[in-house]
Amino acid sequence: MIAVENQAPVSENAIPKEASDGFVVPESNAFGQSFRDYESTVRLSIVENTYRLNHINQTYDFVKRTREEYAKLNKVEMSIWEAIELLDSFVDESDPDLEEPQIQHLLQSAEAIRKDYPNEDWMHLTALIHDVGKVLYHSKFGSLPQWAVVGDTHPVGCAFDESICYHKYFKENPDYNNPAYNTKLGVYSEGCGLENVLMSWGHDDYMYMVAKANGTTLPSAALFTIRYHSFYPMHTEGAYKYLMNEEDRENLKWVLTFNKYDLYSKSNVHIDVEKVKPYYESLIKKYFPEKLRW
Ligand SMILES: O[C@H]1[C@H](O)[C@@H](O)[C@H](O)[C@@H](O)[C@H]1O
Ligand SMILES: [Fe+2]
Ligand SMILES: [Fe+2]
Repeated sequence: MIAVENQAPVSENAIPKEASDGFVVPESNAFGQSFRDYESTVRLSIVENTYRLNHINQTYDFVKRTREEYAKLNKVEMSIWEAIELLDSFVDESDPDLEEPQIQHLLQSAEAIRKDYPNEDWMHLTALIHDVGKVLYHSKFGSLPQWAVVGDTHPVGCAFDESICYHKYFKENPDYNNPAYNTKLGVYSEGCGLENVLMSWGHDDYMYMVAKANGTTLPSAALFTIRYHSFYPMHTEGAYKYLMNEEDRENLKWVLTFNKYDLYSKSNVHIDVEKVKPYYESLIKKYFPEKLRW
């Protein structure tokens, strides 16, 4: 049986729903509200404003330019753990369910998946590093604003799907009225594969690029998970399926498995960083070089 234990506290009268794989989905988050409630989260104003800026500014051109710039990997050299430590005071302004430093979120999701899949060390490491791309906000990485670092992701260069949260703000994005970019397929073709789709810029694609270019030995399921874990419109809402190919559909199941640990492990109960550090350092050593180019 697979069940997550160190999850957010569940309210008194919550009745946990058990999925077919035995995973118990908590009814409420650390604020006692339902998860991913973009209409009434206690963090509403900060979350909505981050998405407003994201939707207005993430144009096809912005993404293309920014991605090319970061693909150079010429910003800094450091180890994975050093990057993780840079997140010890970073709070994600797009998250309706968490107000803790991101280093805690990394360890919480890794520890939760480790409990249920004790022998799959690559899954522990995937969880540990999935959000490390949020270092993009840091001065050493160019101080990107949060709207270019965090939040759910979506394709650019084609119509913005209605299922994207705070969709109304896309009306202020120049691409919204550009006939080259505002049709169902836009610049893409049916079944072209996500690999050929430009996604709104943020921590997912960046961490994927860093891991791949630095020669990680993590399996492709891990790389796909890192790259698309914020693509909720696709993995949770079922949008943009027509851009996917066979390989994407095969990989989707890993993202869905991972997603439960990413979302439902969010809690205000902190993990002792120094206590778990030796284990995670051993995994980093197994799958990554000592220093990476970022
Ligand atoms: O607010 C969160 C957060 O930024 C996560 O890191 C991202 O993966 C999610 O998709 C998003 O909803
Ligand atoms: Fe993320
Ligand atoms: Fe996450």
